[in-house]
Amino acid sequence: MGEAPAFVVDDLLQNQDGFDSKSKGCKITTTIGDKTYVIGGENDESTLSLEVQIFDKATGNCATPIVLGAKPSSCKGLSAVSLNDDRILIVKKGSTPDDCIWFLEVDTRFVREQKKIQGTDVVAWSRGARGYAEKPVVISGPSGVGKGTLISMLMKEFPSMFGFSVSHTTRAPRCMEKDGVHYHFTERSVMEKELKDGKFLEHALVHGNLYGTSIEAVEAVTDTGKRCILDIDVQGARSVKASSLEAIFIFICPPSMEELETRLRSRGTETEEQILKRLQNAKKEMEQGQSSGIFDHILYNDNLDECYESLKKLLGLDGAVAATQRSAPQGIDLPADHSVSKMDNKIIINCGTAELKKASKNLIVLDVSSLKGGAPGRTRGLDVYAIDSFSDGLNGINQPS
Ligand SMILES: Nc1ncnc2c1ncn2[C@@H]1O[C@H](COP(=O)(O)OP(=O)(O)OP(=O)(O)O)[C@@H](O)[C@H]1O
Ligand SMILES: Nc1nc2c(ncn2[C@@H]2O[C@H](COP(=O)(O)O)[C@@H](O)[C@H]2O)c(=O)[nH]1
Repeated sequence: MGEAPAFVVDDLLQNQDGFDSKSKGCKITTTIGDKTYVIGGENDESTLSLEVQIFDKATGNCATPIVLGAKPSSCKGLSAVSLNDDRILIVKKGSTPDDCIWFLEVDTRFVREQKKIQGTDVVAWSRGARGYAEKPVVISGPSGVGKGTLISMLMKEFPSMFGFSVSHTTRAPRCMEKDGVHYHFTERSVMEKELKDGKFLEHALVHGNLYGTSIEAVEAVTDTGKRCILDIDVQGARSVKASSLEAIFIFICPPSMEELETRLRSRGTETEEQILKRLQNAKKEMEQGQSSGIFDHILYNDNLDECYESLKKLLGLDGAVAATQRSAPQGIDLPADHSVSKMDNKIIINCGTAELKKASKNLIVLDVSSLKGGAPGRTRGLDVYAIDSFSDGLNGINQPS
């Protein structure tokens, strides 16, 4: 904690024009209520890193909060606008189309929860993305029931449609398992540190080892435009259900406990002690899976092919053409030279470049009325279109061209 930088105080004294964001050199300040968020910092002459400080007007103190989520890469400048008093939209100058719109969440549900957990100020970064991603699919069930087998079948038949969320685990790799493909195999102390740093969507102690889904694992799949599949235990499914990630939850049951034991033993990957532990835990998981209200669908994996057909049916894939290609979500192509203002739910980016003037489209509108998701993860649902300020007029903002 320290005193406010001089330029913040200057800005606060001069902030009489009603606009909530001001830029000064390499930093921008945005005031929401009693707090002024100072975003930016210097790297070298041409790029700046996006550090965050909070100036509290009530106490006169300036503090560095805990910053969650992957941080935006350095840029050549930035503009900022506050949205609904709970997040700040940042437009990075001179960035690639998929990396120019970011949100700094300062008072969203996720941030409020994290403030309670951490006992200090917290903010969270979330990258903006156009359009919507299909809901992720969470698959749970006792060890050995066939989750992995069913997921492999789905990924093999629909390779361009589904992507697997690669979990972290502290358990040792099995002989055919590859790091980064089946799991990110990690040390317990490393994973505990990453958990503390807010890098995980969920985690649980399963059969004596730590397992967890990192935010990055889910984003890596959804950024490719594919639908994300999570293979996680019931505790993890409960955490995801309570999170801001909207998903479809499927629980897989074995035909009997005897058959489950047969499958676990015939897989031959666990020691006798581990098999007994997994079977013991399976009883609890079966009870919770069928009665917790977490799961939208329960499937019985007796005959594998029949179960797979049922899985496809509930995902709307019966009769689907396997070769259907998905394209990755489009980015946003913004010129480096622009200024930003706000009109209701629309952010207007004025691109006063000669090129765009020639193309007679010099305003880009970001419609933020249908945002979804957010930290931890991407903020989706940005609608982006260009208009001409001369012929379309500002009324044209309501009419995407
Ligand atoms: N319907 C089925 N009938 C017979 N064997 C099956 C069936 N489904 C899966 N199996 C077999 O059961 C074993 C366990 O399956 P799998 O590894 O997919 O389970 P899992 O639920 O992913 O387990 P874990 O949670 O431990 O990762 C495998 O050897 C697999 O071939
Ligand atoms: N809560 C989570 N559970 C996970 C995750 N990844 C896997 N799992 C579950 O662990 C057990 C055991 O898996 P195994 O590979 O050791 O046999 C199984 O039920 C998985 O569903 C995770 O990220 N989070």
